Amino acid sequence: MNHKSRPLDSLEQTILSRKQSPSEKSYTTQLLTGGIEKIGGKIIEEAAEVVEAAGESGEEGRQHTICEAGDVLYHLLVLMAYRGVSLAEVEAELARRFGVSGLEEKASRER
Ligand SMILES: N=c1c2ncn([C@@H]3O[C@H](COP(=O)(O)OP(=O)(O)OP(=O)(O)O)[C@@H](O)[C@H]3O)c2ncn1[C@@H]1O[C@H](COP(=O)(O)O)[C@@H](O)[C@H]1O
Repeated sequence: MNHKSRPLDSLEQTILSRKQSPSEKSYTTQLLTGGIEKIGGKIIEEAAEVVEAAGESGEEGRQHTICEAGDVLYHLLVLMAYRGVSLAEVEAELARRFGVSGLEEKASRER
């Protein structure tokens, strides 16, 4: 697959290959070895960093937000791979929500 057209798919494949064939020199392998505690800790840390970056002003803050959002997405994909959840399954869940207002969905849960 062309990594330029679907980078998230390529990244998912790379992470899955690390899961199948762990490598000593791989950060992904380190995360997977650390399990939910290690991966989850990084997601929480990166989530705080992207929120902080989004509050920074100007183009520099915007670029910083792009970098931190990339970190969040990468670590989330590692957590998903750890739990055996595919990107396609999450995309299907998002597709299922198309056309359903977030507020309506919340209200239906509270009924
Ligand atoms: N996209 C990423 C990616 N984004 C972020 N990171 C790493 O995520 C970490 C971000 O955390 P921090 O900024 O807190 O850095 P840190 O202080 O070094 O991290 P800690 O010591 O706190 O764990 C850094 O080490 C980044 O290198 C990533 N590491 C890997 N990838 C992709 O995964 C592929 C495989 O990587 P390896 O598994 O390492 O071979 C790479 O080729 C990339 O495509």
